[in-house]
Amino acid sequence: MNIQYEDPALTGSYGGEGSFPKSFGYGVEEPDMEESSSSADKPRILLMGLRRSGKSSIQKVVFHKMSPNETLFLESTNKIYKDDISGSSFVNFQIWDFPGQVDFFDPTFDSEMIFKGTGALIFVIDAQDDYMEALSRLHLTVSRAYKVNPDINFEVFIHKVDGLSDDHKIETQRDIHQRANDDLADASLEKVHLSFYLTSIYDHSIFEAFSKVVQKLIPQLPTLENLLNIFISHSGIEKAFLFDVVSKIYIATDSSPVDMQSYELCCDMIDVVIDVSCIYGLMEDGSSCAYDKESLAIIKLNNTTVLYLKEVTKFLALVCILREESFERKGLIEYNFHCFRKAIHEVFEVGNSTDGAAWRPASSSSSNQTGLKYAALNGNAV
Ligand SMILES: Nc1nc2c(ncn2[C@@H]2O[C@H](COP(=O)(O)OP(=O)(O)OP(=O)(O)O)[C@@H](O)[C@H]2O)c(=O)[nH]1
Repeated sequence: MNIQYEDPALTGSYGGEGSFPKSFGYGVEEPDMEESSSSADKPRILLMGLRRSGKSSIQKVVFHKMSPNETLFLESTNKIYKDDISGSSFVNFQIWDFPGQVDFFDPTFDSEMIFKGTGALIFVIDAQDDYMEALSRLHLTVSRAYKVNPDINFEVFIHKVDGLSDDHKIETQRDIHQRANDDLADASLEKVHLSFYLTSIYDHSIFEAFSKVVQKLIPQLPTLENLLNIFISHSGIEKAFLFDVVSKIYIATDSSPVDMQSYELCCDMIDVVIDVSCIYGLMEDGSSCAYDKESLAIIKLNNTTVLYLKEVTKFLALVCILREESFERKGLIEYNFHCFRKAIHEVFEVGNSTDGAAWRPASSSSSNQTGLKYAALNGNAV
C-alpha cells in the first residue's frame, strides 16, 4: 500500500491515540432537564429503550470515540444526559440519552417539552435478550411521542446483533418488525412509520445506522446527493461519501447503492489520516490542527483501487473510491473537486469559525447550483 500524504500542514492539536481524542470538544453533561435558551432550538435525537439495551454505549462509541470494550464499564444512566455535539461536528443537534426506567406517567416527565423539538427518536432493543417487554415499551413510547409531535422520525435499532447468526438476525428483525407494526395497527396508529436497523457497536453497523438517521434530518440532502452525482460522473469516480470527520457519520453519498465494505474502507481511511496527522503533523507550539484546509490524502491499494480524501469544510471531508486508470486524470478530479467544494459552501452558509457554529443552513434561495461548472471527462465544461 502506497500512502501519498499531501498535507503540508499535517498538523494537529488533538494528539491522542486513535483518531480524535475522546475529549474532542463535545458538550458537557447537564444534570437537570432545564434547557438553556441556546440549546432549546437545536433539533434533538432521543435515545430511548430498556435498561442495559446499549443506549449510552451507542452515544459514547459514535460521538466520543470510546472503544466498544470500554462500554462494559459504563454505569447505568439515571437521569437524562444531554450531549450537545454541534460545536465539534457538522451534525448540529443534541443527543439526549434517557435512563432505561423512564416513567411516562410520572408528572415530572414533560412529554410536551421533550417530544416537541425532537427530530428523531431512536428506540434501542437488545436483540440478545427477550424483547417482549421492549416491544411494549416501544409501543408506549411511540404512541406518546406521536401524539405530541407526529413529525418525529421513529428509528428502531435492533441492537447487539454481534452475538447472533445471520439467519437469527433476519428472523429477529422480521419478528420485531411484524409485532411492532401489529401493535400500532391494533391502536389505529398504522400511519406511524417505523424504520428498523440491525446494529452493533462492535462493527460499522452502528455508524451506518446513525448516518441514515442523521441524513433524514438534513433538509439539503437531495442537493448534496445531486452534487455528488455530478461530481463522480464527471470525474470517473466510483463512489463518494461526504463524511463528518469526527463521528464518521456520512451525511450524504451519491445515489449508487452503498456497500458496507466501501463504507468501512472510507472510515478506516479517515482513521489512518487523522492518526498519521496527530502523530507526525502536530506543531510543537500546539497552534495547529490534525484536520484543516490542507488535509488531503491519497492511498493506492494493491487491487488497482485508489482512495482519495480531501477537506471540504472544517468538519466535512470528501472520501472517494476510484480505479487507478481514472486517477491518471488527477487534474480533472482536482478541478471538479474545487467546483464541488464551492457548491457545498453555497449550499450551507459557512459560519464564522470563531463563533463555534460552523454550519448554518442557507436560505432556500441560495441552495441551488447556479453558475456551477464541472469539467467533463472529454475536457468540456458542463
Ligand atoms: N455485545 C454487545 N454488547 C453491547 C453492545 N452495545 C452495548 N453493549 C453492552 O451492553 C451493556 C449496557 O450498555 P449501556 O450502554 O450501559 O446501556 P444503557 O441502555 O445506556 O443502560 P441504562 O443506562 O441502564 O439505561 C454494556 O455492558 C455494553 O458493553 C453491542 O452492540 N453488542
